[in-house]
Amino acid sequence: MADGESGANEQSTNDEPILDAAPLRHIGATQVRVSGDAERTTTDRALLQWVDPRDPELADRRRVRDSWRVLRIQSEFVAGFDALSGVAEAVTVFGSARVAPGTPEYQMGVDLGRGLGEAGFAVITGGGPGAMEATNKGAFEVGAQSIGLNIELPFEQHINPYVTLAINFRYFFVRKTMFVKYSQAFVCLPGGIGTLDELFEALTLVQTRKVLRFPIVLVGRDFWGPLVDWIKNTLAADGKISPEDLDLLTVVDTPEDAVRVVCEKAVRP
Ligand SMILES: C/C(=C\CNc1ncnc2c1ncn2[C@@H]1O[C@H](COP(=O)(O)O)[C@@H](O)[C@H]1O)CO
Repeated sequence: MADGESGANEQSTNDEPILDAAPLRHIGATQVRVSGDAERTTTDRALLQWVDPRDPELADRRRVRDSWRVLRIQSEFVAGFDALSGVAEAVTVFGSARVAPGTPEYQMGVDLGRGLGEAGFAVITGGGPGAMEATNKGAFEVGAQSIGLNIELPFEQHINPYVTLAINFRYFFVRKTMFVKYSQAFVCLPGGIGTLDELFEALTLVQTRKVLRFPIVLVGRDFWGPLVDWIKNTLAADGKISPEDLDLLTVVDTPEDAVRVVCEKAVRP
């Protein structure tokens, strides 16, 4: 269940002082655990771990543990729904955890967060460093709601200091539900495996019409162009997707253009 905790979030991956860091509402089944262990297990890993059912002791443990694990999963959904139910209009932004402050890509995230905040959207990110931090920073600086949906990982990590509502998830699949359920659009900044996973999950949901009228915007034509070309020249040309599926993605050059596309295409009251 959700357990609340208030206090200033003082950790920064950025050298700049946080002069007026927002009070952090920290909700979730787990707090981010800062551990000295380079490798520790996670709840997700325990769930997905293969256990040999032919070993009588392990088989019993597997059956009982996995059945009861459902309650923990359920509690994580409840905590997420509870914490996010008040979010009005929001945009989820994905992007690399590895972007350094002071770089043009970091600034792109700040500008995007600012622009979305100024357009009246709350901003949701993964709550981590890099592009996530940059986007939360931009939203935070213009007084917009700045949400971070953090994930338990096997290595040390922090929620970035620009998040005003943080929720910690154990399970990737629960967290992914929240990204979609509470936003009107997705914007992807350049990123790696995590960003691609989030992008393609969103595309699948829109393509299969599980989610309706949900713009997906890719910022950075140089970065995303080759992927979009491959989708067009290989997936569409080979009949693996329909020609109209290409319209599910909008590629833009700047954060300003991304905000404009979101404002034009997202469903707003
Ligand atoms: C790798 C480092 C920190 C990882 N911390 C993360 N915290 C929260 N969310 C994360 C983290 N890493 C990945 N994500 C999610 O995936 C996307 C970014 O992944 P990518 O592979 O970097 O593209 C992002 O949108 C998050 O939702 C410290 O270096």
